[in-house]
Amino acid sequence: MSVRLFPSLLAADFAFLGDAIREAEAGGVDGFHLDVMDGQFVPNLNFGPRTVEACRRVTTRPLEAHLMIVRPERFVPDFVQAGANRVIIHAEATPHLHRAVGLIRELGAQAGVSVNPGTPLQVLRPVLADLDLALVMSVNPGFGGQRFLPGSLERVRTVRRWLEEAGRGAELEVDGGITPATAPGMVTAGATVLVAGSAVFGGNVQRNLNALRAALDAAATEEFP
Ligand SMILES: O=C(CO)[C@H](O)[C@H](O)COP(=O)(O)O
Ligand SMILES: [Co+2]
Repeated sequence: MSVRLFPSLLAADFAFLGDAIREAEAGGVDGFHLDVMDGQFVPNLNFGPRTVEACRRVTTRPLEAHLMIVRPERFVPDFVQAGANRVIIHAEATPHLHRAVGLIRELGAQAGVSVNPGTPLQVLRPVLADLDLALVMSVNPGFGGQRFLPGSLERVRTVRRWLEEAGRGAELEVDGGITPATAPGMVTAGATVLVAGSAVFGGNVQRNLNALRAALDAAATEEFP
């Protein structure tokens, strides 16, 4: 199974972030997803670059910063400097999407662009050739623990088709409401990176990761008996 798991630390206990990271690492996760919120682009506030830098000190795994902030280009250098290997910005958050993607790559990080569930996917097309990752949100951003929106499956299929047509090896990520029940459908639709917060850090991390992997393995076996 080639899908990569990037747990979202949004659902971890912030008083013990280092422990949460080490526990997930022991469970074999591929990297960590760090949700940054500004109270404007989304109706919630969360951490900034200093927390990314603190996480960087306790893991060598890739870190991706999911910037749910308006005009993210203002803070891209801070997040790259803090140690984010990949910076994901929202297409809705800046009138200068192309420039912002270029900035991320110039600074030596991977560039990702995310789209909210209500945003036409077409906004991705002009920047698709420059992306390392496209993120299809499967909940409205701002909070963890929400229910996955089933319409996301068709959206993932569409972006997968565009990436194939463009001959791009970019990753296709889904974020929000990913559980053992919803993860297999997303992978079948074409996702290569899964973000899961509450389904990893809500309860026993090893057991949760095993359940996610078991669901993905079972689905893969059904597809290719
Ligand atoms: O970007 C996000 C919210 O805006 C989070 O990454 C996402 O919601 C993960 O949490 P969960 O798996 O609990 O849905
Ligand atoms: Co996120």
